[in-house]
Amino acid sequence: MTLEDLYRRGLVLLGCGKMGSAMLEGWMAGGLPAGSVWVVDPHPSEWLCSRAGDGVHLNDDFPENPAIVLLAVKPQLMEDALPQVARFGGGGTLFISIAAGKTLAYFAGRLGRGTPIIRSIPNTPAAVGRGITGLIGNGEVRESHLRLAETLLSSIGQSVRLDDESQMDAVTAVSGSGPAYVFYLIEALAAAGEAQGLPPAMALKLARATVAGAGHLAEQASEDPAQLRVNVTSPGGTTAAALEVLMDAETGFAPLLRRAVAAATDRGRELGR
Ligand SMILES: NC(=O)C1=CN([C@@H]2O[C@H](COP(=O)(O)OP(=O)(O)OC[C@H]3O[C@@H](n4cnc5c(N)ncnc54)[C@H](O)[C@@H]3O)[C@@H](O)[C@H]2O)C=CC1
Ligand SMILES: O=C(O)[C@@H]1CCC=N1
Repeated sequence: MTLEDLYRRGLVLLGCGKMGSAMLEGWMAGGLPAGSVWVVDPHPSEWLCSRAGDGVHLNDDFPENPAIVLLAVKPQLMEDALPQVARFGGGGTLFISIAAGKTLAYFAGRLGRGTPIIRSIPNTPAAVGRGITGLIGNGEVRESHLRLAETLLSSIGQSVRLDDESQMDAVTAVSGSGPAYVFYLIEALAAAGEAQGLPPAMALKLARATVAGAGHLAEQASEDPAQLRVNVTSPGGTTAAALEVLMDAETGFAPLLRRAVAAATDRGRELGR
């Protein structure tokens, strides 16, 4: 299956809220024709309605034999939503789920054993082409399916193939939910600046640019993040004073994030039940 097949046969999105829209926005910016996209969503956003004006089929009759169906509803609503596309199960159509927790076995049970299904977890920086998606396929998924999924995902960022489905809840907790932790870091850093007397707008500008700039440097630099941290830290200077607080073995960042990521991983497992 190739990109040309996708353009010709069509891509169906079951649900197109925050994450589905972030992906669709990236794909359309990358050249996916509006006329190749079918979206089912009972509560379309203004953005989605405007894409319908560009030619996206919104709550329209489905194409006869879509190349891909993307499952992008909340895990809790999957059971009710899935019957709308179940008839495409059985072989010819590749299903890609982005739902947290929902397992390959869950989908195979509802779409039929012969159905190629990829379970994936993207993240919202996909909207600006800077996402990362973890993915793994069931036994029906061929190398050509995975390559097509990766080609599609490459227009919204990077991707990683998992070794085993059991890694997916941890991937969800690190990169799927991760942008929210980083946005909260920006909020908290700005609030801390305000507490030291900075005007709110200036504190937010400093915090946002610092996190974005550090992220960009971490991606571009040949040094690892630990060395980049050392590069900022003058002995006996200001950074060392802050890191003494942040790197405390009991109350610092590392044990806090370990607990947060464990909570997210556990919740992913619960959503899968
Ligand atoms: N938001 C994020 O950062 C990420 C979300 N995900 C996964 O993506 C999925 C969607 O999450 P969000 O986009 O955040 O949620 P959302 O609530 O923004 O979007 C879900 C969409 O599904 C629609 N919907 C509800 N019932 C439907 C039905 N029966 N048929 C068709 N559409 C229906 C809703 O109207 C809504 O627009 C979830 O399964 C979540 O686990 C995965 C990775 C990251
Ligand atoms: O919060 C959630 O459950 C979804 C999955 C990863 C990001 N958002």
